[in-house]
Amino acid sequence: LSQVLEESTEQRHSRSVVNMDELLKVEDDLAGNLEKYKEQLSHRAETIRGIHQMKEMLRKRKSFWNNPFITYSLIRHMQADWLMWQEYLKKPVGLEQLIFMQSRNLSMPREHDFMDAADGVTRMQGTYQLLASDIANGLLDRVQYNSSLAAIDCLELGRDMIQQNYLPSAEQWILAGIEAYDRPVPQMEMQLLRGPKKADLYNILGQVRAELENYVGAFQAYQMALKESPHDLKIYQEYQAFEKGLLTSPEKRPDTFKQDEEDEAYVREQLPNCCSGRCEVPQKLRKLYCLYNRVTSPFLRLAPIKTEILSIEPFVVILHDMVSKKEGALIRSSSKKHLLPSAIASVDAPKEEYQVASSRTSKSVSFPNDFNNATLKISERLEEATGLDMFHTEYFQITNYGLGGFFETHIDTLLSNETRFNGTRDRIATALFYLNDVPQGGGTHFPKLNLTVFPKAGSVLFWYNLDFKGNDVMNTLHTGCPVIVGSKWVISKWISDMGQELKRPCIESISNVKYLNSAEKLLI
Ligand SMILES: O=C(O)CCC(=O)C(=O)O
Ligand SMILES: [Fe+2]
Repeated sequence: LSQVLEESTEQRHSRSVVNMDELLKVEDDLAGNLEKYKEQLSHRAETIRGIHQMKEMLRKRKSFWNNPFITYSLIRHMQADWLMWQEYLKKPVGLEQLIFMQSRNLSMPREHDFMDAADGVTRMQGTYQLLASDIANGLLDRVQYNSSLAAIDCLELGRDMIQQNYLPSAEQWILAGIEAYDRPVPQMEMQLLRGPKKADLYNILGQVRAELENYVGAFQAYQMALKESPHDLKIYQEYQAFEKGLLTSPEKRPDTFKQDEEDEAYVREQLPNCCSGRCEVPQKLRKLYCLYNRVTSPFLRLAPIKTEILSIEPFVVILHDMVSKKEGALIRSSSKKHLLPSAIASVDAPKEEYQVASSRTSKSVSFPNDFNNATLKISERLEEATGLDMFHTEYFQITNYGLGGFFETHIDTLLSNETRFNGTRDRIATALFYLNDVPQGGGTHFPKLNLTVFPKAGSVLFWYNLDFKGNDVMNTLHTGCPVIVGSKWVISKWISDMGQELKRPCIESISNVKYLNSAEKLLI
């Protein structure tokens, strides 16, 4: 697991979608504040409009300048009223609104939030093989949404790609930006003011293509830039420098076209390409079946648990109807205010060494089994369904994923085979509760099994991380695939090896399954 560890645990806006409502509230307040500023300015303009009457009066007075009343009142007026205007002009407009705006600075997304968000989009793009122009037009993995990205959104993604040196992606995003420019949506004045101009996009396209040694393409892009803004000196100079560079370096010929695809490979290599769930399930797994578990607890004779066997070795099952709607809602609502950027543990690290990392983009909170009625109920049900002792488990870890939120491919064990059973607990099994349906993406994928399980509200994905001898099972490698659309809530429950000795004793092989009291009993 390549771990890019991060230092801060401050709010990371794009690492969870649940706190978006708070961000929307801040945006709403800021808009209201600007509205007040506008009102104050209008009020001022209204007051100053009085000057018009003053001028009118002056015009009349000019012809009666020797009238004592006029002389008197002119002197009075000039002595006092202009001082009043000076005072009026000294009074700042918008100071109150500026202070309000500044007071919200801490709640605003920062540069690293933008980078997180851009990473989320590109991760989604790479994993599900989406085209930049499709995303920009609201088409996400075959589903068309009534939303789109503006030219500036695309350009900033392109710039982010340039910074990370993924130039073919950058080119695609800039082209998507040019396309967005032509979309028939009204451009707000602010957008027109801030840019980018279409010529800027073509100019950057020229730079990127030149860097990619696509000189014909670069030439065309610069030409388009000049066509859009013929009097832009900067673009003209850049174009000239580009042309001069072509003439002076003989190896660079306009007809040599080299597409550097290596950069692009990065995005695709990071995550398995079966997150879409459209990969063929191996023959071995296709023969599997569903059954009612009535055996791991006496209570199940009355209320058996629908169990779907996904794989026998390693043992992977889905337990259905494990969390009621009400329990799910209670757990989500009690977690919401306490979520913090999720951390990961490194192998053989002591517990304190959990760190926030870019390989797990979500927010989490941990609750003990007896945190509330819902956690009590689900731990009881998990004990019945798995036959394992819930006293020997870690806290429930409740997680909500963010924009393109994912959990890089990993296994859940904490120790290496050499250091296991030396008095430190490890995770014999994992139960992953899905608290809601996720409209698009967000599956849990097992790359070695070619298996992708999609979240279904109330179901639990359960598997053993350790085999019957206590060694880790590398086939349980799994990925929390990037969410495309939706708010993915899961609860991870890691079950300890220590304390389960009577429930799941060491046996020679799965054929000795009768000695087990845990869920593998179902296989008899
Ligand atoms: O969210 C997922 O699909 C995977 C979560 C996971 O792997 C974990 O919590 O250990
Ligand atoms: Fe995991």
